[in-house]
Amino acid sequence: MEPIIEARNLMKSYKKRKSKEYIQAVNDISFTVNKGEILGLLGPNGAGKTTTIKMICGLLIPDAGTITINGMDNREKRLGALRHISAVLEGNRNLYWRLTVRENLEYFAGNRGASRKDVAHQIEVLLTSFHLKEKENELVNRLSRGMQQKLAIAVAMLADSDVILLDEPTLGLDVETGYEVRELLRTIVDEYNRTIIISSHDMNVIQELCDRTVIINDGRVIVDDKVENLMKLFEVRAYSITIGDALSEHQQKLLQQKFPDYTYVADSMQPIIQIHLTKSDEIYELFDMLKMGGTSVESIDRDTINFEQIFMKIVKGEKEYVLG
Ligand SMILES: Nc1ncnc2c1ncn2[C@@H]1O[C@H](COP(=O)(O)OP(=O)(O)OP(=O)(O)O)[C@@H](O)[C@H]1O
Repeated sequence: MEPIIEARNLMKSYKKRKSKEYIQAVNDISFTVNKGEILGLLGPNGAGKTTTIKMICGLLIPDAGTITINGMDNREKRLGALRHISAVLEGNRNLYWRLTVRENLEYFAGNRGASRKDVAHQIEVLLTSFHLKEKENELVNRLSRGMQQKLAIAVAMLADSDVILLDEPTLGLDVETGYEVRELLRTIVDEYNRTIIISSHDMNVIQELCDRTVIINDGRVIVDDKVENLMKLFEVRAYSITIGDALSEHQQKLLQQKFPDYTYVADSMQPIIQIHLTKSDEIYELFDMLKMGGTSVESIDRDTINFEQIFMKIVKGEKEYVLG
């Protein structure tokens, strides 16, 4: 895999307001982004994502560390390096609100200096594939948030850059439009062969779209792994087991020792054991323990963990999955 972006040992601190103290927003962050991949940049509020994205786009200068884009340092060869990146940051600020959809596309395409014929063709393709054709003559300030978001991504596509950086692409969108934007991003990678970096709190975006995720917490990278690997690693299975009789105190104590996370709900019509297992064969150990105590199993329901739960576990440090 060929890297297109390499961030090395980035540091950035901000001076606190009305104070002499500094906040270390980014504390020695390094990661790479490979050509053609969709990378999810995640982290809780205040983790340092926006600061990192702004440093990549050249909007903020790091206190230390380097960023290379297609082999070019984004400070030493600023123009050459930043040519490869388009960013859609919060608030769709890259659009002209008093121009129509088509006028925005024409304006940004014009900036690029491509031939009229090419531009006209590209705009038609984008209007159609982004489902914006029937709104082409609408002013941007009259569009729904979802439509504005799609147009902002279309404008980023026009720049023809290899990498598209998206900050919270589905924030504030309804379920259907959020789904549509996710589909659109998948098409951009599959058909237009672009690299995408997404910073998001929307775990559906990450689970459905991203090949790899870099999770930042307190200004540091705590996970850099394929989403698929994390799903496997955290394939914690959550079971609800309805049992025939109440557990004795002794049984509860034994279960507690073996499965510290387990919950026993005794006050329902039928007692229930709720448990998260990391290995599927642990369920048999549980059955054995129940059998030895003379407790029958009436039914078992299973839930599989999703990426949102995995993210919460990582950030809370429940599972010791931290880069070694
Ligand atoms: N201009 C600034 N001045 C002072 N402190 C700042 C500034 N910008 C960010 N910070 C602080 O730096 C830290 C990292 O902020 P940053 O916006 O990069 O995090 P984030 O991961 O993008 O958070 P969110 O998900 O809430 O957008 C936070 O503690 C934040 O309060």
